[in-house]
Amino acid sequence: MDDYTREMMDLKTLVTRTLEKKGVLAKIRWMGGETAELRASVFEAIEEEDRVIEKDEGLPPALLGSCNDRAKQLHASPSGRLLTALICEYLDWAQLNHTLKVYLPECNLQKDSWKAELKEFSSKNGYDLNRNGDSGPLLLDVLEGFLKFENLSQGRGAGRRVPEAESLSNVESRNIRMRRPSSSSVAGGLPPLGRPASSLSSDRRAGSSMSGYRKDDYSRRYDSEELPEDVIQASAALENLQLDRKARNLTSSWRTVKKPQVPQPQPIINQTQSLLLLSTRPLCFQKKTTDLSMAVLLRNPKPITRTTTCSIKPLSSCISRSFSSTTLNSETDLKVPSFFSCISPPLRQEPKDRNVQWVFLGCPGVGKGTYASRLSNLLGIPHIATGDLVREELNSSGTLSSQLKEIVNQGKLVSDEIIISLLSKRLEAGEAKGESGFILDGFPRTIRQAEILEGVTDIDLVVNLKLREEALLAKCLGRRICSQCGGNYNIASIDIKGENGKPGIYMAPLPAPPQCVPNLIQRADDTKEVVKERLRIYNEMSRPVEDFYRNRGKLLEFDLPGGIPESWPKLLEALNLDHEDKCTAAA
Ligand SMILES: Nc1ncnc2c1ncn2[C@@H]1O[C@H](COP(=O)(O)OP(=O)(O)O)[C@@H](O)[C@H]1O
Repeated sequence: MDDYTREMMDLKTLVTRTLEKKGVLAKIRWMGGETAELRASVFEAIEEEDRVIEKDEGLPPALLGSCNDRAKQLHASPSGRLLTALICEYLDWAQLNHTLKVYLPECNLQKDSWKAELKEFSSKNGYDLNRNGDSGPLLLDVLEGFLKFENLSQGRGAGRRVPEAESLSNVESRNIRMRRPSSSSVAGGLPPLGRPASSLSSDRRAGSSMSGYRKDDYSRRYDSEELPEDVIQASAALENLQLDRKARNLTSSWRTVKKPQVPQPQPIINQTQSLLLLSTRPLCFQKKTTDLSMAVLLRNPKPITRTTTCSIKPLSSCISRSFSSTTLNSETDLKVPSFFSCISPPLRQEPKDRNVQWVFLGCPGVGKGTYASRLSNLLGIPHIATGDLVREELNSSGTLSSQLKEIVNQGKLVSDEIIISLLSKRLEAGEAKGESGFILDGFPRTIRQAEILEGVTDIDLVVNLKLREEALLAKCLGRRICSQCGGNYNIASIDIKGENGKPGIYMAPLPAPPQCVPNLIQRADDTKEVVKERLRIYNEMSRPVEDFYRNRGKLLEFDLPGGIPESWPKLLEALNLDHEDKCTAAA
């Protein structure tokens, strides 16, 4: 029985046991056919088990609630959590209780965590949580605020009308237009938004009436010149989401809305705000440049003056600064980096104005180093391998050395702090020598590292090298390095037969030249046990990085067809490097 089947069986047993314990199973059998109740009860039971299981490390992870990688990634960001909370608040408001019950466990969220999230958001933005009276969901306010802004910006757009499709789907905009004259009863539009106060439970009022700032006279004020406070707040909230999405390079229809002329922002805002405002903040939000805006969604908003923006700083310092804590000795003391603090126009140069910025991903032993260094020679761009940086540090007499040795020799990942620090130092040294562009190998290896990198510069392309797992182990075990020249060789002869539709693969050994033979050494982490651990960690920590770039349309998948003679020309082809390059480089 595989792990998945075993976990599912455990899950079923637990759910059945809990339902039986609560008498729900008997009730359902007796009633017959109450499927909604069954579903709700099942999820309630799972939630309950999750709470118990959180404390029980012996139980299988499937019982801790599941959540796909994309949602997990979203929940890791403040705007993602806020979005989820807004959805929960809407479901709660609309009394879609079953949906909410399904949604929470599927997102792996505690029952009331969304209320806390909204409470925090509201208190930071000065919303009144305890307002009574008719109210719609906060999500609707945000949407309406945005539509109002959009309408204004169209009006200001020097006669250019933004096409419907750029901002909202036709259906949505039709609905909105129909709804605008009155927020309560327009035939064909959305149903009335207000809810009779009598239907509000006291719990509901206390828990989620933060959306009460949506006023009934919204439509009356809609056409007035002055923007109402609530609209500014809702718009700012939405803009925060938009900026966060933008910073994470997600596509969004509203990003294409033409921006009005942007005057200089007010001086009271922090650096991050100012940098983003300079490039993206639309005119109507200039009215509200105080604490309500982006701070809530930024991870480390440090109040500093605008004169200290790092637009002239090099990438190296931006990467290290984007990591707020650089205390190398404290592995446990990871702080969240202010990803955005160094975004500035010079770092975001167009690819045509600078050398390529590529990343090589792939399992241990796949050949990232081999192909990245060949391309580096071919294109005259530095090959930066964080594994090499770690090994250099490990072999030095520095204070980190013994700490690193222990981590690396167990096949574990070095902390983000240490890696960022080593990488920044390397980039700094390169910049001092006039280097430009890079081929990164072994970085980023975690989603967090990918986010940090994305926060400071644009990656043009990510090459994901792939090879069958059997070959990976053999390649790591056969790897030899010349301790004098650093050359990489391999004594393994790999010949794996094709099976189940997978092609066979043959990789000839890569012998060292005679002068290197006496100096050949094996990496201490290239033992069977450690390689297996490195592969496990790759699958757990680095595989999601592939998705990270896949979702951004930057991932080039490359299945190695064999050894260097077969793979190198094919890789060049995949990279659109012409034949002349292939011949020169293959030599
Ligand atoms: N980006 C990174 N993040 C964390 N640890 C890293 C990173 N890059 C390298 N390391 C550490 O250095 C070791 C060797 O890296 P590397 O030579 O790239 O190995 P591999 O052959 O496993 O790809 C890794 O096992 C890990 O401990």
